[in-house]
Amino acid sequence: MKFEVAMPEEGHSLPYVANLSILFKEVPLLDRAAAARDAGFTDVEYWWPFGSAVPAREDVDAFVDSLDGVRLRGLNFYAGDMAAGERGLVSWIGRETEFADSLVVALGIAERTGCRSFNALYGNRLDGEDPAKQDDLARVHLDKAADAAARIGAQLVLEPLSGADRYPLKTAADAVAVLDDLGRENVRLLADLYHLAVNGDDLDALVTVHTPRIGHVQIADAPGRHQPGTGELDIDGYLAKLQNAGYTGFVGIEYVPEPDTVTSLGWLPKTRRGRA
Ligand SMILES: O=C(O)C(=O)CO
Repeated sequence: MKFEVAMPEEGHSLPYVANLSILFKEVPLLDRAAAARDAGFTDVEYWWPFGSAVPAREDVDAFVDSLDGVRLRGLNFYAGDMAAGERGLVSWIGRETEFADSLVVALGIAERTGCRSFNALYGNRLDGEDPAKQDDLARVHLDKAADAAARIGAQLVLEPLSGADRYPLKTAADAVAVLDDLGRENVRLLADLYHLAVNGDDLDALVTVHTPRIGHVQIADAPGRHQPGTGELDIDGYLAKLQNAGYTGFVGIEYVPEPDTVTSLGWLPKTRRGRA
């Protein structure tokens, strides 16, 4: 007699969140949430959506209003001039006021939207500054932001990045060393599979060693930073491994779409884009 053996289910069931600082750039920032909603997404995230640490009140209102019909799940603190290569103010000696200001603005947005995850980009190494002093400042900033986040039940995430030589967090271990030093339960690792793969990190080791420290995951294929299927990464495979290892959070879709966002989303059935 032959029995059917139940095979473990293929794939994963982690929920997705559309990163609207990189997707739907065909339309202005304030129209992107509506475009994402029309494409079936219910959850969104953004890099800092304003041109400075202290946006005008009307700009914050317009941003919050634009989120009609979707939930804001993640927001980067102000990271400086990203287009010019700046990658965060957490360790930037001399820009402490901007970091503090953006924290206040982000918490105000959290209050109005329910957003409970903030990406604190660490910042590049600075000419003429002692890296140890930058790390000391980062510890002070992260501690302060972690306290503020804890008061509303939110987390901070620390992200290793590729493509930025002067940015010191390149691997999961680099970020986890900062987390260990800080010892704060609500400061966690942002595992962007694209950045980690480009930096040569071992994604299997990421899953086996670091899953309990992960607060957020983002995806893009590598090389290229485009949609899944355009490169060599087994993105679905790693997401399944992360889920099997206990990760239950969101997966941020953070790739440069080719040739355009709607066409690029062919890999993701509409029924998997949103949550009931
Ligand atoms: O700068 C980048 O590439 C990021 O992912 C920022 O969050």
